[in-house]
Amino acid sequence: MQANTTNLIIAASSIFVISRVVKFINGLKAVNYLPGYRIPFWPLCLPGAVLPTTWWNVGMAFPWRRRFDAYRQFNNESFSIVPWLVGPAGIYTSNIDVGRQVIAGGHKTSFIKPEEASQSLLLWGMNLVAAEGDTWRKHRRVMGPAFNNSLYNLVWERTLQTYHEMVRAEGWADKDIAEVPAVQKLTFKLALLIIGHCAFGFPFDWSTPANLSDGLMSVQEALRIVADTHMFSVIAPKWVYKLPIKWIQESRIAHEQLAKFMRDQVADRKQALHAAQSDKGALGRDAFSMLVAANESENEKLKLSDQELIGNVFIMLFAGHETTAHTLAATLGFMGLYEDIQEDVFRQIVDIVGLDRDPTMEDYPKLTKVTAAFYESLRMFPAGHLMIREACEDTTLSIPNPVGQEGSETIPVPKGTQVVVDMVGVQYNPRYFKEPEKFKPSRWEGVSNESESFTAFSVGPRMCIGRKFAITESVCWLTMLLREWRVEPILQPGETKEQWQRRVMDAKLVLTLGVADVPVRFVRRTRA
Ligand code: HEM
Repeated sequence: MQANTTNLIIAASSIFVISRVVKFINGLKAVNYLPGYRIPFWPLCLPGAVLPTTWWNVGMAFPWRRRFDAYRQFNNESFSIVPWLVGPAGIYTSNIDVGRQVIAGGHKTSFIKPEEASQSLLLWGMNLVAAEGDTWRKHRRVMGPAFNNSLYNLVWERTLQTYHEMVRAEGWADKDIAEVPAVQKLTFKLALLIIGHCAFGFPFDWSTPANLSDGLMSVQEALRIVADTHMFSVIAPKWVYKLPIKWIQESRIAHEQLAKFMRDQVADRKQALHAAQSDKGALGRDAFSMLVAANESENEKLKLSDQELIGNVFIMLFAGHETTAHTLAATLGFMGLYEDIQEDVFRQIVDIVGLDRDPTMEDYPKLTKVTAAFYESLRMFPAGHLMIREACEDTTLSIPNPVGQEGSETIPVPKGTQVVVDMVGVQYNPRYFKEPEKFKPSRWEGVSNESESFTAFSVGPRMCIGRKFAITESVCWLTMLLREWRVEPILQPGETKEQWQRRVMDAKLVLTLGVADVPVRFVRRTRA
């Protein structure tokens, strides 16, 4: 009996070992033996993703942790990862031309977003970010028209208004110094208010407390909690929400509160749509109106289901606020570190706008130094840090030879192989940026707002739809803030700026890549 059990264990272990060896050999073939890491786990699935970056596990955070040496180690802008235990084999690339071959989308593409990678984006329903093929085209056709100049004018106006509201509500009007232990507290609030108001007409404002007088959680607070617990919600089974643990219960209440808010908003907007149709009046052309109209549409090419409508509202709220808020926090951190650059930005603001009036949309293209500071901060902390694609058929990739060598090598890529465009790698690639480790906004001066040389919003047809939205909002808010206040880092006792930079200007990785909490002091500028 015991001998039988032992034989069974030996047989099962042998089958397992052989299956892993076969998997590993197939993995090596799939990446055409491109040099790279040979490790137990693929970094984007469990358990590799949650384990720290060490010599035997690269982990989710390795593009950031090894941003200066990962590609140098293999003397190539692309390398492979072949796990022998768990996960698919794949290629990481820091070359944007390799990126273009996989991220462009379109009906002829051989690469799509893999289902597992999109799972975290599908919690509320299919949406523009996760969709592929004809579904993506339909979603883009519905949303595209909402991103126009009247939206950007509205973003500018609303950002000005929100800046004034912030100064009042934070009690800064009579202060000469305001200390903020984590500047994200301001930037997240700003970005959520602007996307909520401008794209959806939601009644958010700066002063709404987390809990309302009737004891209910505010929608803004519910959104914050849902965003913070997003990854947990993706993996947690339903029964977990019955556990009497405070933050889990808060997360449950936040989800319920938001679902009710969305249902009410959709019902109101549908009523407005019907009223506009019967009165031959005009319904707003904001993103929400476009989505509701598509939900009610009889045209199959434009029709969105209820789930797709809600899925898009959530993805826009999240994609449209986390990324911008992280980048603004990084920009203020860098402004605090580099006084001379901050003074340069300040002088340009005063030259163009002066000290007394609010900036206008006509000033926007002239505020090149504010824009450049924002771009450079986004280059150093690219919020959309990974673009994950999978070959949906046997295909090929053309991989340029290392810098200094002409030509490229075309390699076969079998169906199922993942190709990851590592945005940190792209933004720190010396082929594109001299001294990539240095904060140098001057590299963006003279580069047009639409230029493809700025790749952090992605490139090609699936480039970020909110690029101009994010830049307009950020330039407007930074112009107001930096004209009135000088930013300084809050140092710990005995700490130098260099030590502050190492402690604070480090990446925090959740769904997007951001900077750790940035503690800054705003010192009111005195007028000469
Ligand atoms: C600093 C701010 C932002 C950054 C760095 C950023 C970055 C990106 C990147 C890299 C992608 C491509 C993702 C991929 O292909 O896998 C993307 C797509 C997208 N972004 Fe943004 N984004 C920002 C702000 C915004 C804003 C403000 C909105 C909404 C108002 C938005 C909505 C979207 C949407 C809907 C897509 C999917 C587009 C498509 O596939 O057709 N983003 N973004």
